[in-house]
Amino acid sequence: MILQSNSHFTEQAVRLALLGLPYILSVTVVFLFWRLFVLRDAKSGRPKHLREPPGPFALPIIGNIHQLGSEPHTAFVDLAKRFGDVMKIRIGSRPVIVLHGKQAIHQALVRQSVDFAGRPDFFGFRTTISLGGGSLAFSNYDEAWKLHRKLADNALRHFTSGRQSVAFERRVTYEATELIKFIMGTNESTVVDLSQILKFSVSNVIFNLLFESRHGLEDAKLKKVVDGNDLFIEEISGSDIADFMPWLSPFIRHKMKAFENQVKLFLSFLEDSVKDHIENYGEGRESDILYYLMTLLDSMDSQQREKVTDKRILATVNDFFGAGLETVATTLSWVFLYAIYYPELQKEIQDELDEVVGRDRLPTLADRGKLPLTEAFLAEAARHSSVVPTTIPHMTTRDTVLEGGFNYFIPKDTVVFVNLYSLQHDPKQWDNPEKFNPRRFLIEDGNGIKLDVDKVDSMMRFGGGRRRCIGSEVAQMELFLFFTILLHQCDLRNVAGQDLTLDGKGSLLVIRAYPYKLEITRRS
Ligand code: HEM
Repeated sequence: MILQSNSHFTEQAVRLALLGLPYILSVTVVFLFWRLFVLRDAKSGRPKHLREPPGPFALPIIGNIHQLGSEPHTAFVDLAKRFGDVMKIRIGSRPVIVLHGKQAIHQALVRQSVDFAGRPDFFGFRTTISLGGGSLAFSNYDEAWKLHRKLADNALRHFTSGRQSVAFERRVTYEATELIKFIMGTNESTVVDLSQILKFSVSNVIFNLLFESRHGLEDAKLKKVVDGNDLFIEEISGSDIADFMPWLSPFIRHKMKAFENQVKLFLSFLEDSVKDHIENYGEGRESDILYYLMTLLDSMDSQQREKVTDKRILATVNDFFGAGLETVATTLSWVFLYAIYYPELQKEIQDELDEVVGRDRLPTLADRGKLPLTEAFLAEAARHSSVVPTTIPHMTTRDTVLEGGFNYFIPKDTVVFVNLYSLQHDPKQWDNPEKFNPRRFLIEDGNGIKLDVDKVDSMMRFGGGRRRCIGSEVAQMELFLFFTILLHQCDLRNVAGQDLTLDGKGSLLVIRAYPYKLEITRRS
């Protein structure tokens, strides 16, 4: 009986438990849902009617790191196929929004520029700012940054437009011809890996712009800048893992210290160059960017002057080398690789140059607009290689809603990755995007074939909005002059037996071509 009643009780209990199970489960689910979403909403401040961007399930501790692989820009594209052009992932414990495609990127960077104009407080950025006294590229969006950016914009525009642009053009042309002399010596033909030497030439262009001086292409000082910059780029492009897993900091302190020392060394070297140069400054001098900036500072009222310390001027020097050396030299490296990979296109470009420029003078910036295939080739090389695959990471400056049909809530201080590669290889925008085809940038109008400038702009290779690359005009002048002068003066050829690949290797900040050699022969 007892047994019976016991079994009855057990049966009853089981039945009750089974009947109650869905109830208990529902209550648990509702509770968890409340904990996970409603409570988090309260924390993030997301209004109930707004969604947050979708994204893949994130593992504890590492988040989605395991899904990013060695080429995050392509891994992001694969994830975006499942989750859409605005996606939320987690790197370690930190939420990151990743933007893909023209519509989302243009909406954030250009239309809602201020909301997305911040920079995260990453360790590498913080270190550069604190040791360098500021940074255009890495400082967050605030009043001092705005003033600094205005000054630097002003200075660069001064030297790349009007009468001053002629002097700048002369300097770049000189560097391009010195490069040819240096490589060729008295030979008619030579075999060379251009990647490193291009950095010396481009470095000289920046030296010239900032200090109105240049160095021999084997000069130890120049080598110091290029080597220092290489290490800096290496460190800064491998975003520090402690930015996303702060608890790891104590374990990688030695690595952080090494980076600090590297930045210190590089900055102290630049500081010496700046000091030497500034000693010769005379009131009102404007012959290079440093003097021009000093003259601008002199004309400021005390309130403005307080925001822009002398250290910020040094930071500008660092910014120009950091952002303008690797990008231009690596793009040129790609451009010459495409030229030997597609010899028939190289020949067509040389024919175009010979027809428009002739053989009695060198190409000049005034020839731009008359050389559609040459310019289309440069544009396609930039698109196909995606040299700078993502912008420098952004951060939201306030709680915002990404408009333009997306309607996603993104809280203040959220890190945002902008995947330019996705835009430049988007099959919706580019027919057969993996094919190298410069003619995609040509259009025919009543007056013949010309460059489709809107299409060139649509690849947003310099970003957009408040944080758009400040050196885009300098870069385009350099790329045009180095490329056209080299092809006008020389034939470039692949070296017998060398297998070329158009695959790149790199990080989020820069994609480099695999090392290659080319054979250069003087043209008659
Ligand atoms: C082919 C050459 C170049 C490419 C593809 C390139 C591309 C870019 C991109 C994508 C950004 C990030 C924009 C963003 O974060 O949204 C950027 C920022 C920047 N670039 Fe360039 N760049 C080039 C050359 C140069 C040159 C020659 C200079 C200087 C002389 C320069 C100076 C800067 C600076 C200072 C920033 C930071 C701007 C800011 O945060 O406000 N860049 N560049």
